[in-house]
This record gives sequence, structure tokens and C-alpha cells, in this order.
Amino acid sequence: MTEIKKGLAGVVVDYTAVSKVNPESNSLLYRGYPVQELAAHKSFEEVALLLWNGELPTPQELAAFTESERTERDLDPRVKAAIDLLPLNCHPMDVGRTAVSVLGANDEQAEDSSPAAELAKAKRLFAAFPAVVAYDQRRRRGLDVVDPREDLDYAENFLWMTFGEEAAPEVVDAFRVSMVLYAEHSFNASTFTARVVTSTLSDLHSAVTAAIGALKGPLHGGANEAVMHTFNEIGIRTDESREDAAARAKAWMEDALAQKKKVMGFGHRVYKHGDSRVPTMKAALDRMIEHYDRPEMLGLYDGLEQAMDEAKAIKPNLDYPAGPTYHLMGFDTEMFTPIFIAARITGWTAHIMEQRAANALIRPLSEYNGVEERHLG
Ligand SMILES: CC(=O)SCCNC(=O)CCNC(=O)[C@H](O)C(C)(C)COP(=O)(O)OP(=O)(O)OC[C@H]1O[C@@H](n2cnc3c(N)ncnc32)[C@H](O)[C@@H]1OP(=O)(O)O
Ligand SMILES: O=C([O-])CC(=O)C(=O)O
Repeated sequence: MTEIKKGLAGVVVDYTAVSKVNPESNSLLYRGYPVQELAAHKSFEEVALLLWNGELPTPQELAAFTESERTERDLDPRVKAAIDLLPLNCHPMDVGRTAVSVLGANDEQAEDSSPAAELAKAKRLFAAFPAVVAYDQRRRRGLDVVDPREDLDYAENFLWMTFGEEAAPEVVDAFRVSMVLYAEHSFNASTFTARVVTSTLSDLHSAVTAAIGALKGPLHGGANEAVMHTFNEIGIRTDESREDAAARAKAWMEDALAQKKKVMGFGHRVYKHGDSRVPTMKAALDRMIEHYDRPEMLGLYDGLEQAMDEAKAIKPNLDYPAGPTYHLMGFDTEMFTPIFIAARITGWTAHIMEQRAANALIRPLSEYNGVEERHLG
């Protein structure tokens, strides 16, 4: 009997030097550096260069990248025109997917898969994508485009283009931390999708577009949005004490688990004793709860986490603290996973380049269990 590895669980399919997820030591390294150290000390721009190049940038390399990144942030009019054709009630992940496709079709190096062209395309996509998220958030609120500012860094500018005002330094920092933590996570479903597409020798934008499709689902990136739906279903009452909110959240979780529901934001295919990124993201959420003075959010967070731990000992994943963090910053719930795209463009494109450099067509086998051979007539 052939052993079937459903969901490829536990299967090691290739090498990667981009990141190392170690569930035993509960650690995550990007190119050898613990993600917690990067989140504490490095800009998202530096982390992107680390993921692509394998080393942190020199000051000169960082300055050159920063300069080009800041000049490539404008919302491309062709992308804006394509977004404007999409209904306001389509999911923002559809907008992100379409935008990457339009950017690819218009990229002069679209069909050039040399290492230099791949890196240049990755950098352009990195620079261009925040304007897509910001514009989509604004158009859903009936607001116009806010032009990027070259005097702001990536995180500051992302928030500026979205909300049309400069964010407080604490908010910018929490956003930067989320981008660093979301950047890369080895052979997760969307990255693997990008590698499968690349393995056919297809182009970088096709691989990223496909990866966005994989990220959208609630078992993967879509969980950050789903967490907020849970909070909303429980009900966010801004005048409620932390304790009362926690009690209501606990009761909600007990009921959901009694009904055998899967609660998004908990559990992980690789980490079985907690996600290495959660403590850092939870600390950022705590700072936002304090900044916006919203203790009831902490009550909801703690109540759900405790009840899940008591009932099933399943721990939160990164999407759990990220969702409420983006909510407090003022993003609409459906925009959370597109923010994840902006971060994961770095990891995806690093993997696309790695796959291309040592390619083998990804094509597993299946065990046939359909009807036996039969014949017409
Ligand atoms: C950035 C990211 O993409 S992180 C992941 C984001 N995804 C989510 O938050 C979605 C919710 N979580 C899940 O669906 C799962 O934990 C996954 C898909 C992430 C990992 O799943 P797997 O490793 O395949 O574990 P699997 O789904 O088989 O779960 C094992 C057991 O734990 C239970 N379980 C796992 N996660 C949850 C959950 N979130 N809520 C309730 N029960 C859960 C399952 O029901 C199953 O129970 P059973 O053995 O009694 O049937
Ligand atoms: O690794 C996974 O399966 C999912 C995940 O946490 C990520 O992509 O960040």
C-alpha cells in the first residue's frame, strides 16, 4: 500500500536557505538571524534586502535601495484603472491579485528571468504594492488617492497613503514589526505555490499572483481577517472592562468548540507548542491597546486564548495578534490579508529566485482510487 501524505504533512520537499522554522526550539531564523532580533532592530527595507541577498545591506546598499524604493511607490495609472473596474464589494485580495497581474503585464522585464531582472522586479513589486492596498482601502471609503511621500520610510509611507495623515511613531513601529514578522516562513502554502509556478519556468508575477490566491484562504493568510470576524461576532464593546470582555470571549470559545468549530488564528501545521512570532506580535498589540486605550480588546484576546488553551491546548498563530493590531490602527477587516501580501512579497520573491537557481519541476504522484478500467460499448 502506498503511504499517502495528505496535505504533504511532514514531507520535506527541498532545501531552502531563506529561513529556518524550528518548532522544537520555537525559533524562526531569516538567513540565520532570529526574527525577534530583526523585529527589534531592523527596518522592513533592511529585512527585505536580507531575504533577497542573504546578507544585511551595507549602509551604501541600503541607501541605494531606499532611494529607488521611494521613487517607485506611485500608484501606476494602469493599475488604478484596473482597480476602478472592480466592484467595491469584491474582496480586497482579488484587488491585490489583479494589481500584481497588471504590474506584471506592464513590466518591461516580465519575461526576463535572469537573477538581476528577478531581483529588480521583486524590488519594484515591493515598492509598488502598498499604494494598491492604500488606494483600495480609500476607495472603499469613498476617498481619493493619497500620493506617496519620499521623506517617509516604507512603514510610515504605507500608513500615510492609507489614512492621509502621519501615524504616531508607536503605530509606525507596530506596523513595521508586523511586516518583519509576516515577511517569510519557509514552505508555507503560498510560498510553495509560488515555487510550484516557478518550477514550470513561468514568470515572477505569475508566481506571486498564484501565491496571493493561496494566501487568501482562511486556513492561511485569510486567518488574520477571520480573527476580527470572531471579535466582531463576540461583539466589541468599547465601554466594557477587560474582565467582562474576557468572560464573554471565554463563553463564546467554549460554545464554538462544543460545536466542533475551527477557530481561525489558532493552530499551525509546523508549530505545535506555539508560533515563534506570537510573543513579539502580541507585545506590539499590547502597545497598540495602550496607545488607543482599548483594554476591552485585551480582554477579548485573553479570553479566547485561555479558553482554547484549557479546552484543546492549541496555541495562537501570528494571525491572532496581527488582526486586532490592524483593526486598532484603523484598517478595515478585509484589508488585513492584503497587508500580509505586502510583507510576504519579500519571502515569496526570495523563494522564487532560489527555486529558479536550482530548479526541478514540482510534480508529485497520486494514487488512483477511481473506477477500475472499463471500455465503451
Ligand atoms: C500565517 C498563517 O498562515 S498561520 C495559520 C493560519 N490559519 C488558521 O489560523 C486557521 C485555523 N487553524 C487550522 O485550521 C489548523 O490549525 C491549521 C490548518 C493551521 C493546521 O492544521 P493541521 O496541522 O493540518 O492540523 P489539523 O487541522 O489536522 O488539526 C489537528 C487537530 O487540532 C484541531 N484544530 C487545529 N486547529 C484548530 C483550530 N484553529 N480550532 C479548533 N480546532 C483546531 C483540529 O480540529 C484537529 O482536531 P482532531 O484531531 O480532533 O480532528
Ligand atoms: O508556515 C505556515 O504554514 C503558515 C505561516 O505561519 C506563514 O506562512 O507565515
